Parts: sequence; C-alpha cells; structure tokens
Amino acid sequence: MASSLLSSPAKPFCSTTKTTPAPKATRFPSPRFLSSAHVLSAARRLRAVSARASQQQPPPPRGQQQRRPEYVPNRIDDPNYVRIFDTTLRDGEQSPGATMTSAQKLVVARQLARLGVDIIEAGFPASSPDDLDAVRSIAIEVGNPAPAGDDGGADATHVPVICGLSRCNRKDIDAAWEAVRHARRPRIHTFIATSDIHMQHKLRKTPEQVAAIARDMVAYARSLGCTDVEFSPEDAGRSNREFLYHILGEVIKAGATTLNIPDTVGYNLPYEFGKLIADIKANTPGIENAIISTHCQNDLGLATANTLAGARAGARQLEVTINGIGERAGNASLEEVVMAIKCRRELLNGLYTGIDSRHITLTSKMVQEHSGLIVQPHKAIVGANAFAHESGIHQDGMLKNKGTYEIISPDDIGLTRANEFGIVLGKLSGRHAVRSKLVELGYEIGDKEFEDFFKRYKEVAEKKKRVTDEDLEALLSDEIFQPKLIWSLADVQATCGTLSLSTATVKLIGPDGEERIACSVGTGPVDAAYKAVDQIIQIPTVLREYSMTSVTEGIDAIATTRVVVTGDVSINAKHALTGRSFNRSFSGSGASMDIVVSSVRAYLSALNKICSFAGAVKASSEVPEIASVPSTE
Ligand SMILES: CC(=O)SCCNC(=O)CCNC(=O)[C@H](O)C(C)(C)COP(=O)(O)OP(=O)(O)OC[C@H]1O[C@@H](n2cnc3c(N)ncnc32)[C@H](O)[C@@H]1OP(=O)(O)O
Ligand SMILES: CC(C)C(=O)C(=O)O
Ligand SMILES: [Mg+2]
Repeated sequence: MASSLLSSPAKPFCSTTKTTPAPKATRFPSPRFLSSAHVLSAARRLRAVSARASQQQPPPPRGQQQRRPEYVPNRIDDPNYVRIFDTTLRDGEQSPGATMTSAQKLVVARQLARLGVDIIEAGFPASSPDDLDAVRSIAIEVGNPAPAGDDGGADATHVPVICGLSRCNRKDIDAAWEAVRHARRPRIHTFIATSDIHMQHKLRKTPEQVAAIARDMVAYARSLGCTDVEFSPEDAGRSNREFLYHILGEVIKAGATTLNIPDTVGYNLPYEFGKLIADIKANTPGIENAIISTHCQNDLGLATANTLAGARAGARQLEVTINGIGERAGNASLEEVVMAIKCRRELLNGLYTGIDSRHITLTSKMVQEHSGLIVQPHKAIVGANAFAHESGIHQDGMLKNKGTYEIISPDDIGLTRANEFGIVLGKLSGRHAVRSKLVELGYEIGDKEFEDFFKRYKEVAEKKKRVTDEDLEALLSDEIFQPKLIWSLADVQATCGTLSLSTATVKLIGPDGEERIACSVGTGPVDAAYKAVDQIIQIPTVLREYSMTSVTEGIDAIATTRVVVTGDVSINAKHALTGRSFNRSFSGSGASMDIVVSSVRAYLSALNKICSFAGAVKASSEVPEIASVPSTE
C-alpha cells in the first residue's frame, strides 16, 4: 500500500529536516518547438534528477514521520490528513493561453505524481478528442505503478488518483470514464451549477430539475463501475444553503464519495467560506460518508486564505493548481496552501499533506515553461524574489540569523540559491552585506579601503537595478587595485554626434591638490577626452591598445576599459640581463556605467603608473633595471 514520509510539524523556522535540496530545475525547450522526443528526454532527465534527489534525502527526524493513509474514496482514516487535489491540467489549463499539448500534460502529470499529489485532475475529456487522449495517457502511465526500476520520486509506491471532469450529462460522463478507467484509481468528477443566477440564466432549469439531474448523473457514473465519484455544486459560494444541503444529501445517496464546494467566482471571504464548509458538515444528511473538498477561485485574491479556512472548518480535500494558474485570476496555489499548512500546522488543527515540498520549485518552473504563464517575481513561495533580500537591514539580519527574515527554508521547496543568504545587492544594501559579498568573492580589504569602495558602490547602485558579482569585481579593480593616485579625475563632460566635432572638457586634480581644466576636440568623445587629459598632464605617450567590455548584461551594464600606453625615451627601462634599454608599456583599467568616464579612468590609471615610474627614474637619476623581459605592467 502507498506510504510516504510526509510533511511534518512546523518549527519556528519551517525547515523540518536538514535535507538535500531537490535538483535544480531543468530547462525545457520552448513549448512551441516541443516534439514528443523532447518531452520524453525532458521527462527522462527529470526522472534521473528526481531519483538522485530522493536517494540523497536522509529520513526526517524521529517522531516526525507520517504516513499517507491508505486511499479509500469516501474516507480518510487519519483525521489530520488532508488530500491535495491538483487541477493544474484542468482548471489551470482553462487560463487564457495556457493550453498544453498531450505530451506536455503527460510530463507535468508525472512531475505532479513525484510531488506527491493525491489526485490529478487531468482534463475535461468531453471537451475534445485530444483532451480525452491526454487524460487517457495520463491514466495509463501516471495512474499505475511505475515499472520496476523506474523512479517514482520520493515516494516510489505512491500512485495518484486520476480524475476527469464532466458536466452532468451522459455523454460527458462516458468520455470521462473512457479516459480515466485505465488508471489504478480512476475518479469521475461531475458538476452542475446550484446558484440561482446560474440555474436561471445559464442552465435555464429549476432547482428541482438540477437536483434530479445531479442525483441521476452521479448514479450513472457509479453504474459504469466507477467507485470514486466527485460531485461539485458549481458556484456553491453564492448558492442557497438549504438547497445545497439538499442536493449534496441527494448525491451522497446516489453514491458520491467526494463533495467539492467551489467558490467558482472567488466571491467569498475567508470566514464566510469557512462557515460554509462548517455548515455543510453540520447540516448535510449522510456527510459522514463523504469527503468535503474546497475549490477556491482567486478573483478577490483570497483563494489561498479561503482554502485554508475551509481546511480548518473540516474540508479534507483541497483543490489547487501549481503557481495558482486557472480560470480568470486563477485558483488557490498548491505551493501556498501546502507550505502554509506545513509552516502553521499548529494553528490548522495539526493538518498535514502527502506533498514532498522539495519538488515544488522544479514543478513550478516546469508548469511555467509548459503553460507559458510566468509567475511574477514577488509571487509567494516560487517567485524569483521570494527568497531574495535586497535591503541593508534585512541583509544584516539574514547574515546574523536566517530566521530573522525567512519563515521557510529554501531547501524545503527544493530551491538552491546562488547565495546562501539570498542576498541581492542593490542601492538599499548596507555595509554588512556588501562586505560579506566581497569576502565571498575572495576579497578581504581594509576598513579604509572598504569605506572608499562602499561610497563608490552606492554611487553605482543608485543608477543600476542590481549589482552583480561581476560589477563588484570591476568596481573593486577600479577603486582599490589602482596605482598610487597622482592625478585623479574630478569631472568629465563630452559631447558627440553627427552634427559637430566631438568635444570633451576634463577636470583633473593634480599631485598638489589643485584642479586643472582642459578642453579638446577629437575624432570621438574618448579621443577628445584623452587629448584634454594630455593637455593637462603633458607626458608624451602613445596609446597602444584600447578595449572595452561590458561586464554585465543590459543597458545599465558596467563598462570596463583597458588601455596600454608607452611613454617616450625618458621613461625607458634597462633590461637587467641584457642591459638593453627598452620602451616600457603601462596598462590601466577603469570601470563605470558611462563609457567615456570608464575610458578616462583607465587612461589616468596608466598615466599614474607612468608618473610613478618617471618619478622613481628621476629620484635615482638613472634608468632603473627591470628583472624580466619587456612586459606590460
Ligand atoms: C467553473 C468551471 O470551470 S466549469 C468547466 C469549464 N470548462 C470548460 O468549459 C472547458 C471545456 N468546454 C468545452 O469544450 C465546451 O464548452 C463543451 C465541449 C463542454 C460544450 O460545448 P458545447 O456543446 O458547444 O456547449 P457550450 O459550451 O456552448 O454551452 C454549454 C452547454 O452546457 C450546459 N451546461 C453547462 N454546465 C453544465 C453542467 N454542469 N451540466 C450539464 N449541462 C451544463 C449549458 O447550459 C449549455 O447548454 P445549452 O447548449 O443547452 O444552452
Ligand atoms: C468545475 C468546478 C469545480 C470549477 O472549476 C469551479 O466551480 O470553479
Ligand atoms: Mg474552477
């Protein structure tokens, strides 16, 4: 029988076990170009990485193991166990633009099984022959035990129920049964609307007619041999209570095993939805012989809150989708609901699920790829920023204790972050975070140097959205690893374009602390600026090499310039071995988001080396010896 290591009680910091994170998400080819070969190889890769993840996982600490109760359609032996019904492939696919091919649906279904969902609603088989085929393939391949040697994820013996949706009519129910009957545990989910507005205007039927259809169609589904039948009174959130108790009682008598209560238009508030579930539990005849389920749409952004309120009030099946995709504003999101239960279990009557949350990140990425619906960066649990910290006070807290700003460990959702503390440098970062990042990159610099560097960092971060590792290294070279400062750049202003000659004005601070300004024209803004610098410093030099690279991507990238210059004979060096005098070259580098500033910094860096060298030459009154072959310093 299926058994698994399940989510365990919450800790103040919700990492339940010190686990090996699930593998990094595999990139999938764009859905537009997906062939079934692609899908199969993606599936194989996934299976391989998931196998590794599950093999590496140490068992949860003693006393925290909980087994998934044996599956009986209308009963759960452990009152604290709550079933997770995933409808990504049905309601999720109803999101505008989210249609998936059969091959894509199969890959996602396999991953949902690894994640440990109890029920996969694989589609609406009557909607098209393609969807019937997709649901049937899922029933055959995912709804049955994996062949020997095949990995089934963390809980290799777990086989999810495969479910198909149908309206309350024979044709739809026949199609649903044809699709799901191949699974080890098939389920038919049939629905009909029960709110006045839907019955009157959409179905054009009286409540009595609707109740009779519901009862007859549930009985019909059972008559096909399906022992697991779910019934949903669509728009229950706006339906008359007494009518709900009546129709639900009727379908239980007809053989319904799960009663799903949809807030179809996301209209309910959490306390209201919780009360709806509690009232149904208290007033529906025969309800003790069925499982109550929630299905919350997100029109008011309350789907997760409503789902949790429903669970608290007695629902033991929660219908959710990965990333919260679904009709209009979507459904309650699996990752939010599952992690809320895991994190706040004590406030949710000790509930637990069968989900292996370490597969959440990978599953989320897969669904984004195949549905084409990309989650917003600040999406709870799976958004790019959900475990990132950019402001200085938070970063400082994270460095001291991760629990200060994180209630869930990224390991728990299978997220491996590039930076252990989730630190993202930006304009709001403080000294602690920037310094720790430098140490991480291998640079330990003194306090005074760090203060200079931090000032420069802030200037750049003001202008740039994110400061990357490469940016930091470029700035560090520019700010710290420079020759002794003889001439420094105060300001530079350049104009260029097709209308007139390029012109640059440069203000430098000299060795005496005095400002000097020069202006020049040139073939371009860099040439003009270099000529202005030459007018001030007046050392005869030749520019031998000039190169510029952008260290990061994007329009706000930092440009790093490298130059090589040679001086005239007065700055020749004598080779130590041959005694031959040679024309020595000097390199310089500079970095800035402005290419002219970056170029002038690089040029000054080289000129400062020449000045130091020439100063040394003058001081010793002889040509200094260099112990190596001519090289660029
Ligand atoms: C809240 C939900 O998410 S419900 C699920 C919604 N999902 C979908 O609709 C996606 C799949 N749908 C489809 O492919 C198509 O709508 C089909 C194949 C199901 C039906 O297509 P059509 O036969 O062309 O009907 P159409 O969609 O235009 O209208 C729906 C009909 O079903 C009836 N109907 C709606 N819900 C139900 C129900 N639960 N039980 C019985 N009949 C229903 C409507 O009253 C309407 O009947 P009418 O033609 O007598 O007026
Ligand atoms: C089919 C039903 C369960 C549904 O999706 C809804 O009411 O939102
Ligand atoms: Mg829905």
